[in-house]
Amino acid sequence: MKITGVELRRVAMPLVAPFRTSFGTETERDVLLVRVVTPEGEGWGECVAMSDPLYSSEYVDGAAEVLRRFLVPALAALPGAGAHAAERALAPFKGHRMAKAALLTAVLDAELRATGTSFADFLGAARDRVPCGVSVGIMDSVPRLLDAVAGYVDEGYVRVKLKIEPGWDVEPVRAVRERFGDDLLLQVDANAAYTLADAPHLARLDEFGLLLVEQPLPEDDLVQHAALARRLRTPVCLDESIESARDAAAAISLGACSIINVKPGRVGGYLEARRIHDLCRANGVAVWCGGMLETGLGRAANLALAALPGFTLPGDTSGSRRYYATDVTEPFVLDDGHLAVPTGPGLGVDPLPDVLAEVTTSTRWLPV
Ligand SMILES: CSCC[C@@H](NC(=O)CCC(=O)O)C(=O)O
Ligand SMILES: [Mg+2]
Repeated sequence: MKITGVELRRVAMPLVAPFRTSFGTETERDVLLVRVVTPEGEGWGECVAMSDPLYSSEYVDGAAEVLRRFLVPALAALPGAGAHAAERALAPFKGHRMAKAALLTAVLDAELRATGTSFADFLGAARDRVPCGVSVGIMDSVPRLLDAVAGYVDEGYVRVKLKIEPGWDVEPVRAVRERFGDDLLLQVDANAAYTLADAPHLARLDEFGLLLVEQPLPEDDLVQHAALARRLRTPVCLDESIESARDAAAAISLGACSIINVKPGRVGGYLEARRIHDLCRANGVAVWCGGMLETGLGRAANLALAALPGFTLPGDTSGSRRYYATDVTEPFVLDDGHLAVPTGPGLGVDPLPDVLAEVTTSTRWLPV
C-alpha cells in the first residue's frame, strides 16, 4: 500500500460548555486531522495535541509542523506503508508522539479499510460495546457541579471523573459523594497540580471510596508518585507520565501507579497503546481508555481500544454531545451507559462531508 499523499486539515470545534482543568479552560478545540491517501483509498487520524503546550509539551501548530517537515516525508521512503513499517520509519524522530499517533492512525485506518478489517478486530476487541465514564470540569460552585453531575448521571454514564486542583478537591468530592451515594463510581483527575508535600491533604480523599486519583503530581516524577502511592489508600493512576510501554514498565516496577489511563494519542498511536495494554494485563495493572476531547474519528478508534480485555474500568469515552453540538461524524450516542464499538472497516466511521467543510479552517496537501 504505497502512500500517494497526506492532507493536514484543521477544524474548529466549539465546545458545548467551557471545560476547566487545573491547567486551563477549553472553549474550542482547534483539531488537526490527518488524511492519508493511497491508490486503494484513504485513512483518517486525529491529533490530540491541544492549542497550547499545557497538558504536555506538544501543541497543534507544532504537530502540524513536525508532520510537514519530518514525519510525512519519512513515509516517502517506504516501499509500501503498513502501520508497523510506518511506525518503524518514524521511530528515529524523538518525541512528538501526538503528531506520530495521528499519522500512524491514518496509515492504519487506510490499511484496515483496504483489507476490510475493523480497528476492533485488528486490536483484539473482546466486547461489542463499552461502559462509558464522563469527565467533569472544575466549576464555579459546588451547586453548579452537582447540577452537572446530575445531568450526566441521568444520561446514564456509569462513572464520573471530577477534575480537581488545590482549593477545589475535598469539598466538591464530598458534596458529590453525599448527593449521589456510595454506589456512584467516582474518581478524580488532578492533571499534575499537586506536590508530594500535599500528601496529607490528598489522603483526605481516601474517605470517599474513589476508584483512583489520576496524575496527582508532575508528569516527570515517578519516584515521588511511588512515595505518594505508599501514603494513600486511593489507587494512583497515571496519565501524562505514561508516554510509552517503557514508561509503563518503569512506573509499574517503581510502584508509581496501580492503574494506567491509556490514551493512544499521548503514546504514539494504537500499536503502542496495545503494547501498554498487554504489558499492564501481564502485570495485573488495570487500564482504561482516556480521552482528549476527540471528534467522532478519534472517538471511534478509542472505543475499539476500550473493548480490549484488559480495559476493565470505564473510560472517558463519552457520547459526542458531551463536548460537541455537531460532530464531524455521525454522533456517538450513549445507550444504557454504553457506546457501541464500530464494526465497519478501519475506524468504521467517516467524516460527514458537509460538516467537515463547515468546520474546516485550513487544509494542506503534502505529496509523498
Ligand atoms: C482538555 S483536558 C484533556 C485531558 C484530560 N481528559 C479528560 O478529562 C477527558 C476528556 C474527554 O472526555 O475526552 C485528562 O487529563 O484526562
Ligand atoms: Mg488525565
